[in-house]
Amino acid sequence: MSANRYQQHFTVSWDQLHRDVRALCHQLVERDFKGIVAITRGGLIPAALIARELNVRLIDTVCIKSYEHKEQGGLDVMKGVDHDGEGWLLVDDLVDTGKTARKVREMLPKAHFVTVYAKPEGRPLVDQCLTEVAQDCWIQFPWDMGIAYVQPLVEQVRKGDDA
Ligand SMILES: O=P(O)(O)OC[C@H]1O[C@H](OP(=O)(O)OP(=O)(O)O)[C@H](O)[C@@H]1O
Ligand SMILES: O=c1[nH]c(=O)c2nc[nH]c2[nH]1
Ligand SMILES: [Mg+2]
Repeated sequence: MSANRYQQHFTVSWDQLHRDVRALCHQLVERDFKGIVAITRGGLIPAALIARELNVRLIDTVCIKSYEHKEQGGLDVMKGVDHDGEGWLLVDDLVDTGKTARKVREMLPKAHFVTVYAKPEGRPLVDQCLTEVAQDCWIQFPWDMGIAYVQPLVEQVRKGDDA
């Protein structure tokens, strides 16, 4: 699917991500999990933060790729797990079209599946999420960004006047 279906951006800072994951953990703290399965790569950092909050030490991965930046391609599953997910917490950063989630759900049908962010098409595939955003919104994660110089406003405006 093409990148131009995204009309808006939702930028998430490290602080925001940490606060959001902790808020998600408040909804999970009463449950007991055997371990966590992180869906790489996006699920790795949320999974590490959740593991710390819930005091979980056993962490496995499902390694799967769907996107090349904003372009969605075919699903490439590089590693699965040898159980059906019963008693396990399954974690990804987000669910968008739900293509990745659908595949991983087939692999671990009994896991409790959470994402930090969700878009409407994918939302029914996860058991819990923290924040829902519009389908046409691209979520910019902190690991995909860097700090860059920004021109003073007056210079940006003068340049606009010259044009
Ligand atoms: O609901 P979908 O439309 O399937 O999209 C969601 C998936 O896309 C991203 O992974 P990506 O394939 O970009 O790999 P990454 O986690 O390694 O960045 C994201 O981390 C989810 O796993
Ligand atoms: O960084 C990302 N932001 C998104 O909104 C998204 N949707 C699918 N894959 C994604 N990756
Ligand atoms: Mg991913």
